[in-house]
Amino acid sequence: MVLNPVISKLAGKLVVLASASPRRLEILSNAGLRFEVVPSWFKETLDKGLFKAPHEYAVETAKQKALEVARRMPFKHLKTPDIVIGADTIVTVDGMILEKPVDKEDAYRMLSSLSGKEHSVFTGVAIVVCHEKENEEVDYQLIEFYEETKVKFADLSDNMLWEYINSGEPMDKAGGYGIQALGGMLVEYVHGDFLNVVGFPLNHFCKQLDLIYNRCTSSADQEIVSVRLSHNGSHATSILTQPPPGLPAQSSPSPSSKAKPNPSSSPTPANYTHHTQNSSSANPVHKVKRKSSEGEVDESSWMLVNSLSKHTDDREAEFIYNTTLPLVTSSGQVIELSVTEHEDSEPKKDDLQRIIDLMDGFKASKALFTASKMCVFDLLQSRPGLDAAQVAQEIKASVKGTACLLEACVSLGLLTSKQRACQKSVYENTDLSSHFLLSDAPFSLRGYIQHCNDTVWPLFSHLESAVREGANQREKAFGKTSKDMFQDTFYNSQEAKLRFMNAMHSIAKVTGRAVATAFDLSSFKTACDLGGCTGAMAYEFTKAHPGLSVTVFDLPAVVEMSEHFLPLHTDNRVSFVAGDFFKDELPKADLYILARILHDWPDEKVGILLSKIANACTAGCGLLLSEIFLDEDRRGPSRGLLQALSMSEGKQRSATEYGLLLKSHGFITAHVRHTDNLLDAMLCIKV
Ligand SMILES: Cc1cn([C@H]2C[C@H](O)[C@@H](COP(=O)(O)OP(=O)(O)OP(=O)(O)O)O2)c(=O)[nH]c1=O
Repeated sequence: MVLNPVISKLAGKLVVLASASPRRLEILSNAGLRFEVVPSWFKETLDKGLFKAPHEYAVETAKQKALEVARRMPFKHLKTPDIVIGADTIVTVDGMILEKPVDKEDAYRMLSSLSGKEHSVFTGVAIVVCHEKENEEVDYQLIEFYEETKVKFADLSDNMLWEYINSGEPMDKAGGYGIQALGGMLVEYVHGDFLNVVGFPLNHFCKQLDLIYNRCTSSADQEIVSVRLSHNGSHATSILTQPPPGLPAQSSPSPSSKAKPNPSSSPTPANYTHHTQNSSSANPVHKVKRKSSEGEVDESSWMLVNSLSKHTDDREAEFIYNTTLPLVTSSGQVIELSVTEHEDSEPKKDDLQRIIDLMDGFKASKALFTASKMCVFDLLQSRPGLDAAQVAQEIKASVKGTACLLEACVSLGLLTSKQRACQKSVYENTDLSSHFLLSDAPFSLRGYIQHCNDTVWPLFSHLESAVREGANQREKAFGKTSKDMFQDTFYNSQEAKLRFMNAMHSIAKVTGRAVATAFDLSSFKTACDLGGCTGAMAYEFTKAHPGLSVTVFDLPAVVEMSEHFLPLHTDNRVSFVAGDFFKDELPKADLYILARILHDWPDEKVGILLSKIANACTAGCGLLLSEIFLDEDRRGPSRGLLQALSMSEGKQRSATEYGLLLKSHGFITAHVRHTDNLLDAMLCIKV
């Protein structure tokens, strides 16, 4: 997964969101980022006429918002942030830039100019990285980018517009609408990042962090370019308009030089000189090479990756860039500078460890599966402090093998060991095992672990054939042909069925709460969980939403076993109906839930199911979809991409792909949530 490790790179840093927008706060905290909010005092009054393109205005405003906070905090808050994030969202239509309406008439003007048309939403983002120096000066490194999303509004009558304006929703939102709430009903389609419209392009932001934190590493890899401004009018917010050495020079002025039309503030090749120095003389010789993944690059639009001095009267600003740090053009395109090393260098320790962890991953999985299957964790829970011989006797295994397994589990953090006086080690469960590995723990994953061992493992042991043939290997793995994965593999015997239901039950119990609480569902009274299996997810929904009743709809073979999984306390708001969601009539509901269903089926079957749901829905009904959402560039998360290797008939999709699929059945995406859990979620509304 690309994104989470990136967010976790910021753990322990003082990250500040320079924005009062509740939407930005929500998006970033949902992504797991910990930060403080310090709203910017920068007045959004830049002269729009001075900018070549609307996104330049948004980027410049975002930059000024972030810099204002970065500069204020050391004095007013007596602490220097590590990173300040600023953002600005604008809507553009017919060459006009629309910001927040000043009153209802203004909102009416904006919304009627959007009616029936496609418009663009730009969010400019600035990340200011603060480097505190010994002399209490602060260097600011600036990364800026923007994201564009196209949105098309339906034709809107005056009545509708006024009803919407009177709801009060438009007033604090660019363009006078909030796509994430009532405004979603005005929207025919969205092309691009939905969260960008809501105020923050999370995916692009994470990619930028990835570039900063995961691809530029030690200072030994860094090349420092000192730029001495030889003119009089240098100021702290100069943009690096000159490409790095070896790259062609820029011809057009920077946005900031337009925003502050001071001829001397726009560095040109004539008014600065630079020299390059390696930060480490022991470093092998580096050659900087340009790499673009997207062909031709607009070299006239270099920007960003600049370091700014807090002291505006300083004539010397240091521009630091890394030989592996990306440069971003004003069109948002990322160009990486890669390093060619002329000497064989030692592999980095972390890299070696990553490869070893990948090579050993299967051993760790199998040790976990085996200890779980042999009930080691249940045994040590009821009788903590047994030694290897005692465990071996209880699980009916060899002492040698058991000792190896227990020691391996200690190394994986699943058990602890203590040495007794007689030199014998005794074992106990860790919190991790007590939470997830006991048969009767509330969040037990034991059923799912058994499914991984008995069903997924044999499939993956034929991965090479699966890749060669592009087909699932159930026949090789289980010795029989199967047409329908569920009927032929999971439900072909009572034992297999219970095992599969146990697996689904345990994963639904662990993921259910995050999915059930991802959205405000108070407007829905009845829900139908399609393929809801044991009802574990349905119970989480009724727990989270006191006014909601949920019908679980699943195959008769599943429903007949559901009573084995009833929770101890239930208030009868969960009921079960048996049927086949491809063939039978669906129970009526205000909200349909599809959790971990669509990824199992090919497009054709998904089409049949979605048509049936769409037919059962009236306008305003909801569809809550929960899956692993692939990153839009399909580079992660690896959980989803590895799952695809089992070559089931289905496929893994991104949130946009799911959104488009649902849109083709008359649903608009109202909210997308990347939970901190195994599953993401999306709430769509039937129009
Ligand atoms: C188009 C659109 C905008 N918005 C919001 C996002 C932003 O909060 C707001 C645009 O105004 P901004 O000036 O970008 O942000 P802000 O004033 O709310 O916060 P700050 O200046 O302190 O950073 O409009 C929505 O919530 N939904 C939408 O569909």
